[in-house]
Amino acid sequence: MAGIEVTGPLHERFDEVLTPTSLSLIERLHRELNPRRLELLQRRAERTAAIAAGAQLDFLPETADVRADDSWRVAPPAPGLEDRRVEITGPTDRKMTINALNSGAKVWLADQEDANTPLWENVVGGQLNLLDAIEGTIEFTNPDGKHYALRTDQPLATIVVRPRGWHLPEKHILVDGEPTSGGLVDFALYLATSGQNQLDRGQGPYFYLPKMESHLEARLWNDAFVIGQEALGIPRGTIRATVLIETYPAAFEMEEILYELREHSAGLNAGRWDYMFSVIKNFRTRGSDWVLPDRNSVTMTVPFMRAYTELLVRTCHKRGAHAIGGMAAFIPSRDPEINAAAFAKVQDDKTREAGDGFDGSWVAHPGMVETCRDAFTAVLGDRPNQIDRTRDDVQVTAAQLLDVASTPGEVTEAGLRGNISVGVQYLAAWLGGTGAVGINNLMEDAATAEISRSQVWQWRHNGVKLADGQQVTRELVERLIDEECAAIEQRVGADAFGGVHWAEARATFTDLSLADDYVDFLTLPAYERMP
Ligand SMILES: CC(=O)SCCNC(=O)CCNC(=O)[C@H](O)C(C)(C)COP(=O)(O)OP(=O)(O)OC[C@H]1O[C@@H](n2cnc3c(N)ncnc32)[C@H](O)[C@@H]1OP(=O)(O)O
Ligand SMILES: O=CC(=O)O
Ligand SMILES: [Mg+2]
Repeated sequence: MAGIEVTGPLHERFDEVLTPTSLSLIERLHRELNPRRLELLQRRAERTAAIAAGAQLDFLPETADVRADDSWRVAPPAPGLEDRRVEITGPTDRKMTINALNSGAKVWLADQEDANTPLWENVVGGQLNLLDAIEGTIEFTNPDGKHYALRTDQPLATIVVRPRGWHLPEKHILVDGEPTSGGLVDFALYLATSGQNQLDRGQGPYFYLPKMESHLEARLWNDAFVIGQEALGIPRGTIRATVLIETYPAAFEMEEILYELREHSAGLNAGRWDYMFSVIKNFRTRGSDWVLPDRNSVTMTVPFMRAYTELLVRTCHKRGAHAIGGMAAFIPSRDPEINAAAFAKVQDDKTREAGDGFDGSWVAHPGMVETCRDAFTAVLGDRPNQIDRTRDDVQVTAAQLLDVASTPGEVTEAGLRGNISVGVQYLAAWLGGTGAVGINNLMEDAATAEISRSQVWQWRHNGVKLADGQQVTRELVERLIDEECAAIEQRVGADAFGGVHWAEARATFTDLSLADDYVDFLTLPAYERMP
């Protein structure tokens, strides 16, 4: 069918987001950019196949001139983005929107990616919450009677929206009968609904861009920004975007990504969880040198992770851009001992990042805002950032980025069980509409769950030997899935575990971890199971 069609239900107030302006922008973006999006996804598949056949990642010869040219810089920091010493992330449900804005963080990453299930109600409802938040009218009353509203005694966090990655479709909005791009839909809905509002309030439409694999994918976003600004009469250059360097290939194109977006750039972020996932995914069939140990052993100080963050800070500061640190996944606990350990770990993580030259970092929970802020203030003092600290001492080679083999640690049965349990629990939450959950005192989201299921796939595919001598086989994984699901059932109760989401989560996890064909993103088959 020609033209644009909304097939999702039109709930109360959805017409405030699904306006003729936003729909016509989606239609234009789809027609002008979707074919290139699909081509770039195809290029990803070709690169993965080449790596599987023995190719290696490296800095690109064809863009050497961009790296060698010292004359270019990205745009100066935009209003509300000068000081980013602490950023909180989280989904855009009504209560969490208010809590995040009130948290004392400088920035709130309003998430439609890793922390969100792209349920139609979340996609459009999240935009309504952002609209109300920007207009200052957002309120919420919990079923227990607790009332939430925006604070007036301290500045609210600057809103930065993270649209979905290029891989995700939006099946409830069709153009010419085709599903649209989830990322372009999130971008267009926010820009059309709240872009001008943000400018009227002295800020702007700001974005975090996830899961890109090349500078050509950054160019596609830049083109979307140019079209969006032009279509809506918003001054060119007022959109700003921080790119997550969270795929292995993108680590070799950091400078080129900044260059493509330089007019709209707000820096880079070290998206450590998806980065680990991408390392596993890209080299999953390349044998034992590429097998990572248990998830908990892959810390930020192992050589290949260290090389990546050092290069990120150096690259950003060379080009006048913010370098933003990643997520320490520890969240507060009611158990005092676990709680003290969680705070100490977050403090160590943020202290190391601030010392390395990052300009700010992420926390998953309002309780961690102060810890992150203090660690950065200890280095920054009153300065808004340390962009002027060029890390000329840092020289990172491709070999260092690729040095996965010297990661210390073991693959253990506890690690395998943990991956299975977390993967099934996360998928059940996701299918139920919640994209981030606390499990075992850690924040779990799509990125961390991708690591869990990919490790199970890789360990089985490579027949890895566990520390106790057992080999990871299909039979072992099936037995542990049975046992871990029985343990979950005991904890949540047979009635709850009998619900449809648990059965679907178990089936999806089993397929993802045992199928011979590795699935690129767990959210793709999970989205197919969703209305
Ligand atoms: C790899 C990556 O991409 S990281 C970025 C993506 N991931 C995320 O953004 C995850 C963000 N964090 C979260 O979603 C949550 O912290 C969770 C789900 C992990 C834990 O949430 P909860 O189980 O509600 O934790 P807890 O009970 O301790 O929360 C206490 C209060 O803080 C609020 N809160 C917790 N985390 C957040 C947050 N990130 N943003 C806003 N409010 C939050 C809760 O809503 C709750 O509010 P209330 O007291 O008014 O009811
Ligand atoms: O999005 C962040 C990550 O670590 O993944
Ligand atoms: Mg991520």
